Amino acid sequence: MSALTVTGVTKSFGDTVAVDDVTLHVPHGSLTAVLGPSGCGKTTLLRLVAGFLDPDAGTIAFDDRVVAGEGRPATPQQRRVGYVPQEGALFPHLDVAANIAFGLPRAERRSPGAGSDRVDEMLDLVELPRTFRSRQPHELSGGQQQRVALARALAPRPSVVLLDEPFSSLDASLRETTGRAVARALRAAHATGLLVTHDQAEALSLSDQVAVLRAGRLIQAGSPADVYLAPHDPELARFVGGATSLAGRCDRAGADPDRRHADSDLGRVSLTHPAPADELVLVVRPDQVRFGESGVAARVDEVSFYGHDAAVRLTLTASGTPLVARVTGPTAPAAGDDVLVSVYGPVHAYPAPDCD
Ligand SMILES: Nc1ncnc2c1ncn2[C@@H]1O[C@H](COP(=O)(O)OP(=O)(O)OP(=O)(O)O)[C@@H](O)[C@H]1O
Repeated sequence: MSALTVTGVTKSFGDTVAVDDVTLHVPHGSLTAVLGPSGCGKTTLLRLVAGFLDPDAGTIAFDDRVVAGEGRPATPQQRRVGYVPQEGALFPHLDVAANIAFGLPRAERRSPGAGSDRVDEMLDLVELPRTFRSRQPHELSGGQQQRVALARALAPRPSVVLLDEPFSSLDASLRETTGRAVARALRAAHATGLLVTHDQAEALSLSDQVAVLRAGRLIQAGSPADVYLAPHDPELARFVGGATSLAGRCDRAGADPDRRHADSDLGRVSLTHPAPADELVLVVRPDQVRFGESGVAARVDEVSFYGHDAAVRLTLTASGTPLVARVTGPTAPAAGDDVLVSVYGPVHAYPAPDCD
């Protein structure tokens, strides 16, 4: 497989700039999740890489081979991308073996055994029994169908595999197990993959790199831990992992020459980095909010119990500031409780709007 490099790519439809000057590198054999809300340009980016669309500006390269943006673009066939769409990818009149072999070069397909070795290899890769060869698509669950779709995409040894919300039609538990199986298969095949999703948990848990798009622009690309622990801005922090934003102030003249602390409605909190300004926006992750014997008074408004954990929505009594906490299920307080809260660990700080 090839490394994928997108450089300064822009694509507009009329007045809509769907992809806006995006630069992204996907190293050979790694999986990048393209994450963003509906309409942010994810599918357009995927279609540009596949060769279904041509960029208005910028280049796309597979290793050193420029496939779009310089001279004559390579056709989708010449690019040899594997494509896994949302659902309905399989030919309903072909059995599993014929579906998987369909993507193989014609000579290999015609040979006796119809590419059988490769079919078995692909079934092993996506962790489906070889006895599934003769099943019809309608005899498979949705998750199994998506695994066969991946097997079909990988069979011809493509340069890059593109997955467009491949789990979105599956229910929650199937979605998770299928997602993990697909990620394992991609790793085992040393595939270079681009996975489009609007599900942040999916992006963080399955990929090596998360690329966050907003209104066509790449806001941040980094490891899942980087994007979660050092989000580019408060909006991205709220989108990836959830967060409460609150005002903070760093007292330049105070006894804090390193500017590593700020005062807020939640009391004095420590910062991950020196404060970038005096007036700040602090981003507090729900798992950083702790209940205890000391802290700032708050009233519990609502508790959403998920079993292993619970989301607790609170209002700080003195300031009226809303806050969300995430605690292990059995330790959750009840709606209406008066509690004391504090912040655990350092928080990220950003300059407040209109301030230096
Ligand atoms: N063929 C087209 N003609 C006109 N506008 C388009 C076309 N394709 C996409 N767009 C617009 O470009 C923007 C990005 O669309 P795109 O489908 O890439 O977003 P997305 O992030 O994949 O959204 P979703 O998650 O809903 O699939 C949207 O505003 C969309 O309306």
